[in-house]
Amino acid sequence: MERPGRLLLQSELRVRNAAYDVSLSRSLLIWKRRTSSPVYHPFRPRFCVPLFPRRPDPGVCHSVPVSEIISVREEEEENGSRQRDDGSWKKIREREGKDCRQAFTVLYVERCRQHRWRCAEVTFTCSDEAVCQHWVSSIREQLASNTSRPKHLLVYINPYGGKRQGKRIYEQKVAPLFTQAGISTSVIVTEYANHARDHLKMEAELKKFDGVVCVGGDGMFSEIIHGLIWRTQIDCGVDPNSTEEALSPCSLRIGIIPAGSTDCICFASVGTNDPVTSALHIIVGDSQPLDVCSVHHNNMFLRYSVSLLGYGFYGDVLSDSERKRWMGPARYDFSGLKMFLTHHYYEGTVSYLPAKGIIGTPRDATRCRSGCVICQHNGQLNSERSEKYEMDEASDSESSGEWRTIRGKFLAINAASMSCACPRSPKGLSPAAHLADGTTDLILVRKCSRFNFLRHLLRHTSKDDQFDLTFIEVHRVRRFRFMPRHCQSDSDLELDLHENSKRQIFSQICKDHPACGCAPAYSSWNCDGEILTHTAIDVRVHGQLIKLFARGIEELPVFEDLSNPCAI
Ligand SMILES: CCCCCCCCCCCCC/C=C/[C@@H](O)[C@H](COP(=O)(O)O)NC(=O)CCCCCCCCCCCCCCC
Ligand SMILES: Nc1ncnc2c1ncn2[C@@H]1O[C@H](COP(=O)(O)OP(=O)(O)O)[C@@H](O)[C@H]1O
Ligand SMILES: [Ca+2]
Repeated sequence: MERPGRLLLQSELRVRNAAYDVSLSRSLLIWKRRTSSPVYHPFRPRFCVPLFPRRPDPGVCHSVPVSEIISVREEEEENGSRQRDDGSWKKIREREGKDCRQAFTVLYVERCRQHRWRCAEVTFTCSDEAVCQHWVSSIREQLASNTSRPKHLLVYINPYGGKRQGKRIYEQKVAPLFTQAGISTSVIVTEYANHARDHLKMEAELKKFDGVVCVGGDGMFSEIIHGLIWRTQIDCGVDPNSTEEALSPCSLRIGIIPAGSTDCICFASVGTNDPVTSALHIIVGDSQPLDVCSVHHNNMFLRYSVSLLGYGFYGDVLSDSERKRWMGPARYDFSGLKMFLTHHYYEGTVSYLPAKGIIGTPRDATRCRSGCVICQHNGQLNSERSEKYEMDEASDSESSGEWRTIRGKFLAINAASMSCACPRSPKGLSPAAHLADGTTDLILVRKCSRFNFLRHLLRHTSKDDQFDLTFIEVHRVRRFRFMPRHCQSDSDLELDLHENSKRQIFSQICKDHPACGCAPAYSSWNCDGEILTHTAIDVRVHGQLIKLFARGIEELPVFEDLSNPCAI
């Protein structure tokens, strides 16, 4: 609970022609109507921040955390009317009384429905120019003393992702907010796939920036983290391809402006896919650590993943949908339906190291939310573990007996390092997964009937538990391996040659008869929306390797009298 603290400034100012007591402390800006006694609004959450977008209500006490003030703007007087910094004319003087000489406008974060944030503003008028100046400089001083706010950002826009609106979204919705907040930007509109990754790896002068902004989908975000993680390792003298060395965490935060097809990384870390909300989280300098999985094949580095690593169903959906990019985001629904009807299963062996000593399980009712204590606790545990990393590597070996192995036929093998919530599935693939607990949830969907698989899929969109089915297993792990059956041994390989040729003939015949049940031997891995080139993989979680300009999904406000600073 935040209290106003020691007052830095207190004045009587006017808002829309009504007198207000306005006070500023290090933590809060409060404006309380003078003429009537303060009205406690029962539907105002903490800090009286309005729940729904509305114009400031002069009858109610308002307060805004200083950390959520975007900027303060002086209104200039000219010929009896006032002019805004942006040049638009407004007859504030006439409206607010002839004795008003100066005004200033505070832009701040206002919370709306479904975790959306908006930029709201309130204009205060003062009778004395010096008072007005004092207010503006005091608020600016408070904002400047906040060192977590970015001042210079490197922005990458994928003009090709989602509905191809990335450039328009950035220019119309995001850039004006950055300008208002006094953030300078260096913008790169990508010209080809991996442009952003390679620029970050080789060219970008990272010292000049306080963060990187990614305008695009999960695939574009993946490019950014590949560039940033690689560059960080090189700068810190760590071999980025090594399976033995602990990776160095990236210091630059990444902001995601959603402009892709799924945008699950943004949705699962902010609670909504809204460019303005994301821009505001960047401006206020939020920070949310994120786990990253590294994927290797035979000790050769393949890729990183932060959301979904999916073999079988989600791998097949992705491979099929890439050929239908022209359909936009709807390609996933089309390919999803097609792959559901095709109903392929795949044989293989999954081995995993259960996450030990951590709090939380994939079947918990609790969710990863802003300030998550489970992420804090397990994150601490992980950093202690990584200090004695070499010992852990030894205990990671099969000889320690901690590894568990499952052989079988699977419709899907999914590893969700975060909930993977997205508009298609607002609770996600693993609703209780954590953004920064150093683990991933390994979900095994064994071969079952189409009807049962549909039951499982439908539960991603309802309140029912998608894991409460006999053919589903879920384990919280910090490392796992997968080996498709046909890679298992030489004798298997011989058998495989024979079987594969048979299957290839069948798959030719059966391309148009997906219901006949003859399955290909291999699927591919969907790694945050990119196809992996190998099927046999070794995956390990690197706890809190990167940081986002986000704060996790905020709990819905608690209506608590005591937490209302206006009631004090
Ligand atoms: C019957 C309805 C079932 C709905 C089930 C929805 C489950 C959705 C879980 C989505 C998890 C998403 C994980 C994130 C993956 C992204 O990294 C990645 C890349 O994102 P980007 O394009 O922004 O770069 N996106 C994806 O791989 C897309 C996965 C989308 C899967 C959609 C599956 C739809 C299934 C429809 C089945 C229909 C059966 C209907 C039978 C009558
Ligand atoms: N200028 C570009 N032209 C073509 N592809 C690009 C460009 N910039 C990025 N990409 C690639 O586009 C792919 C999809 O990007 P993404 O932003 O995730 O959109 P979507 O969510 O629609 O898949 C990614 O693999 C990324 O590497
Ligand atoms: Ca995690």
